[in-house]
Amino acid sequence: MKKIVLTGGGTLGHVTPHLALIPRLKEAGYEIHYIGTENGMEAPKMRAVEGITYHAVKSGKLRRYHDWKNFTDPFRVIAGAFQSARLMGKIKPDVVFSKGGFVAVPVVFGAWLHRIPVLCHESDLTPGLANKLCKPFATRFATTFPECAEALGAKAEMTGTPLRPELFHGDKEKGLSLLGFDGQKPVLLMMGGSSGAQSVNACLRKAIPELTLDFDVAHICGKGNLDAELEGTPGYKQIEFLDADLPDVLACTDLVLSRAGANALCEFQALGRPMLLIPYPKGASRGDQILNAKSLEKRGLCRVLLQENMTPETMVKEIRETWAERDELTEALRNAPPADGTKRVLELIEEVQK
Ligand SMILES: CC(=O)N[C@H]1[C@@H](OP(=O)(O)OP(=O)(O)OC[C@H]2O[C@@H](n3ccc(=O)[nH]c3=O)[C@H](O)[C@@H]2O)O[C@H](CO)[C@@H](O)[C@@H]1O
Repeated sequence: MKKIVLTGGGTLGHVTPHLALIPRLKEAGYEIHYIGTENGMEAPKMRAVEGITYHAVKSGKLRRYHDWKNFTDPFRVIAGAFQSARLMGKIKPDVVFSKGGFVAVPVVFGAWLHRIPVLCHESDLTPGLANKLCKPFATRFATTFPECAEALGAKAEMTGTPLRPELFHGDKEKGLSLLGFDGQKPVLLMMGGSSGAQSVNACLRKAIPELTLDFDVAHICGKGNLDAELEGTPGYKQIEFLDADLPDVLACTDLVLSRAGANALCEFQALGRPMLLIPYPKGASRGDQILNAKSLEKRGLCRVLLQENMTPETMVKEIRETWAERDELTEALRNAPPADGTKRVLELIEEVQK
């Protein structure tokens, strides 16, 4: 039986593409192992998947702020590299697929020490630090954006992102009933990243009286971000996070307001939903979301509102304009290259082993 090690973590964006690949890898007869951290978002998500062996290793984190852990993390990364190398020797996989994120670095290095072929995937328009560090040890690179494949050079190819097939099979009526909406008004879905989006949450809440004149608003606000005062507001439903119900809610969504995390973007793109994006600002992050959003905007696939220009008034105005342009946006999305990279990534997983 062939064996594959999957790795990646930190936020959910480094995890959901694996969920798209796992059923197909099982069909292809792979024994599947996942190497992640003890406490990252990948741990509960992957431990819940049947038929996968989860291995936790030590890992560091790149922080853009002062934290005492910045001094201890390099030692954790080194410890993680030794743990990963040992695991590679024990599991002896035929191939490793890495989605990036800080946990992937020691795993990819460990694979290289054992001469195990590695396919890395980068979701953003520019390679993240973890993937840059992994580059010398990777056999091939798959990317979501053409700009990123170009930046990574000969090893890289634009494939799109593996997307979970269940996202395309939601039930509109179930979605409406879950949200408590009657389907009379168009549904506006606000989705932050996997950890929510505090400033967009606050701005959206101020705009709710105006927005609910035209839309029913479903608001995925992130864990711990519910606003008790707004519970029961007609036409407004807050949800911390959606798991199995996400496809149904997507099926009843007419318009999307979102951060510009690469995976969410590809999902909305593949579903053909008109979107207004408010990318996570530079400084708070490496600015990749601004580049992701601008790349789509340049191709006429979305509208963008920068956070520095975001007020409840500009948000309402931009949402109305995006709604007015919905037919053009949907048509452009329909004509864009397919965002789902599942098939090509599976082919590359085979190719790197030859
Ligand atoms: C703050 C930060 O550093 N964000 C980065 C992180 O995004 P982050 O992981 O937050 O966001 P992404 O949009 O890439 O992925 C979120 C994933 O979570 C899923 N989801 C979300 C909400 C929910 O209720 N249920 C659910 O299943 C989405 O469908 C999607 O698959 O990784 C992305 C990919 O490298 C980057 O582009 C982002 O800049």
